[in-house]
Amino acid sequence: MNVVVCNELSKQYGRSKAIQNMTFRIAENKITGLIGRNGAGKTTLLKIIAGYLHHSAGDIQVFSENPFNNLKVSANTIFIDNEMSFSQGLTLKELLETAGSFYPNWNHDLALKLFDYFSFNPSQYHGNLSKGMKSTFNMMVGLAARCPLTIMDEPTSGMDSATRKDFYRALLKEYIAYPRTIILSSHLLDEVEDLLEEVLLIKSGEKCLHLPIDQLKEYAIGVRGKTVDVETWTEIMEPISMQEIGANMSYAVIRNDRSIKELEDARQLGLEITPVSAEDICSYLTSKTKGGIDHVFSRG
Ligand SMILES: Nc1ncnc2c1ncn2[C@@H]1O[C@H](COP(=O)(O)OP(=O)(O)OP(=O)(O)O)[C@@H](O)[C@H]1O
Repeated sequence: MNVVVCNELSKQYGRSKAIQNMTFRIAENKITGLIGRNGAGKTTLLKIIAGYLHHSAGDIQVFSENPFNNLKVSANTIFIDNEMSFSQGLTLKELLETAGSFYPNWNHDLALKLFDYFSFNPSQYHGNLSKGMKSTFNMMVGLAARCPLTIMDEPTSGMDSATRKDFYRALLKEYIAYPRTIILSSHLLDEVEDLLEEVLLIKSGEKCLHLPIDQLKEYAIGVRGKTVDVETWTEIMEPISMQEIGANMSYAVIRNDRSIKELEDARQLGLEITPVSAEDICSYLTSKTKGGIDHVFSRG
């Protein structure tokens, strides 16, 4: 079953297009990474899915219904981000005690164990937590809520590296024990790729690709060698990226769809063929120019 189905989904803020004609499906009980650069439209898309924002055009169904202000969607969804607001008059302990009335699958035992593990002070207030501690508390609520659709927008924002690792481990253990549909946005694919089953990559509000993580890892290859040879060999291939890496040396990234014979020809020319990490593929695919930041420093 698909939990999220989008067809030609678009969202404008005034004249500015934040989401453009996005068509994709997210199946039940998968962990999907929503990856994109700053301003790509991740938060906007997640808020539309959660029913917080109305879309401008196209169609979206979450649990087979239009999510905007929809009771079925809100009862089955939790949206975790660093702007999550909690009742200001309640202490952290009281917040956890009342959370069960909002989330039918709330696991209080898990919430308390995480609360102790991360050494929260029961009498502190959410508004007084540091940025990283707020994120940690929010993700604790997100995990203990065990909502069928769990949306996390940059959940590790502000967390130190040890806490981030603990969080990813806790997320994986929870997901294995109680599978649910998780959509997680991040700039840092490297950090989350071991968790993900699928990646939805967006650039300037448009879908760049939506692939199982294993296919993404095989999506492209790098070609390194003398500039003239790299340019000649990749001439008809529409490289995803092309960069100078030294005097008369270049590095190109191309789709991994060449025949064994073509790759052998490249090696005969003295070109080196290398794998490209999933993180780098996403970075090249969402770059504004084929040369990346080098373009700014190029002459002419
Ligand atoms: N309330 C708003 N009014 C007008 N424009 C907005 C609003 N919210 C977002 N935008 C614009 O929509 C685009 C997408 O923003 P969004 O916050 O969804 O991106 P993002 O991928 O989450 O970015 P980041 O990774 O930096 O958090 C940006 O150009 C942003 O300036």
